[in-house]
Amino acid sequence: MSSPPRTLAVQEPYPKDSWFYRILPSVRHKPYTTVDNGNLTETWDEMHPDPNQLRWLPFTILKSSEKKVDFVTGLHTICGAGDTKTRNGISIHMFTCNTSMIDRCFNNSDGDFLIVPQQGKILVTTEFGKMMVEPKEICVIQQGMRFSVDVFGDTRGYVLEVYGAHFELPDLGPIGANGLANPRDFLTPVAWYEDREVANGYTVINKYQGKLFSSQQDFSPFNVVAWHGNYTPYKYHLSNFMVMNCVAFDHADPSIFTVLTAKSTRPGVAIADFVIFPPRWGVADHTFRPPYYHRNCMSEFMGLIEGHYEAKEEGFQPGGGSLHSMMTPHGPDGACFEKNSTAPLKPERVAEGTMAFMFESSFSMAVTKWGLETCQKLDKSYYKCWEPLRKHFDPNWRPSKQ
Ligand SMILES: O=C(O)Cc1cc(O)ccc1O
Ligand SMILES: [Fe+2]
Repeated sequence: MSSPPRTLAVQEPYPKDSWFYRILPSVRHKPYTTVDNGNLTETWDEMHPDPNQLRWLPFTILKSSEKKVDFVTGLHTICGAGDTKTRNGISIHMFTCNTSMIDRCFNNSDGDFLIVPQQGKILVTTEFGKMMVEPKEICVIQQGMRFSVDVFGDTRGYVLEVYGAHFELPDLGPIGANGLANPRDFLTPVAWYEDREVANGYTVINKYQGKLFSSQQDFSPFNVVAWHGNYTPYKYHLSNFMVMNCVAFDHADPSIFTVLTAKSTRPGVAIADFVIFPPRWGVADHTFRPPYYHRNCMSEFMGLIEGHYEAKEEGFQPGGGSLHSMMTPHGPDGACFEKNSTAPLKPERVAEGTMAFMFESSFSMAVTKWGLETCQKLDKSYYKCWEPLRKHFDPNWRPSKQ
């Protein structure tokens, strides 16, 4: 990684571009041919829409003795909306893999990947250099950038793909200059190259209009000797997030925890926000501190890197996921409600040893056949976690004198 860190990719205004000084141009390759898409899809009408609260148990990582799976063959689309051709949309994928990409790289012509490793670190070799990305770090590989992923065992993570926009830091508004994710903590690789001829053929996999294509060339694409520019991959450690929250009463919307946002053309409405729920202090008085019960105009996909999410201590597990769709009611489970309705409101550490996150989108997302059926991880009893909720309304209740 570069030292001192460079921060160009995440904060520089448009235009964004980079210049490569490379040993051979990328254009010297055999024609692209179609390859199997596996469980990667951009077809949003495979299934009937389902507005229910959905929750998935941890997604299976196949053992390499059963089947060798690398980052690309291990991509499974769970949900999404929009269109790569008209350049407006989002996909959410799980990746589960057990094998490094050997003489194979990937590039996404459709959009940007925000990659959230959950189990196992990944070594991402890009045309710009190398990045080791561990759980609780994230990296962004932008449209068109070639990369290859090495793994070190059973590996799992989440991918937020956006087409038509790039991720950027959210506007800080009245927060001012410092806070949330700070530009200095985004790290960009330094140039790394190999001048390697590959007699048996090097495979470049290209995702184009939602479909995978393969082309052969006889040299490594990681042949960039030097580069400059502001269109780069980058990584960020979530422990650097400067958490802001309510310090008096009431519950701040989770947008206060936005790490990165991909803005749409509608002011204030994101294609997708990447939001985290890091360890922090809970200090709000006269307040039910866990998330409120709500319906809202966004689709909320949540994942868990480690630990327990405060609104659901049980059931929502690391490596699993949940989707609360547009206007679908959701909130803390019965156990969380009971515990936090009576707990004394002293300052308390929240989410210690935990890192949950949300991909929140203004798109109404379709769930794929893989997500609803093939993965076999859908928790059909999820709705039961709210069944213990009882009414507590007492028209004679008065606040105690303070
Ligand atoms: O649904 C969720 O658990 C995410 C969430 C958290 C929160 O603190 C407030 C609103 C919200 O959607
Ligand atoms: Fe929510």
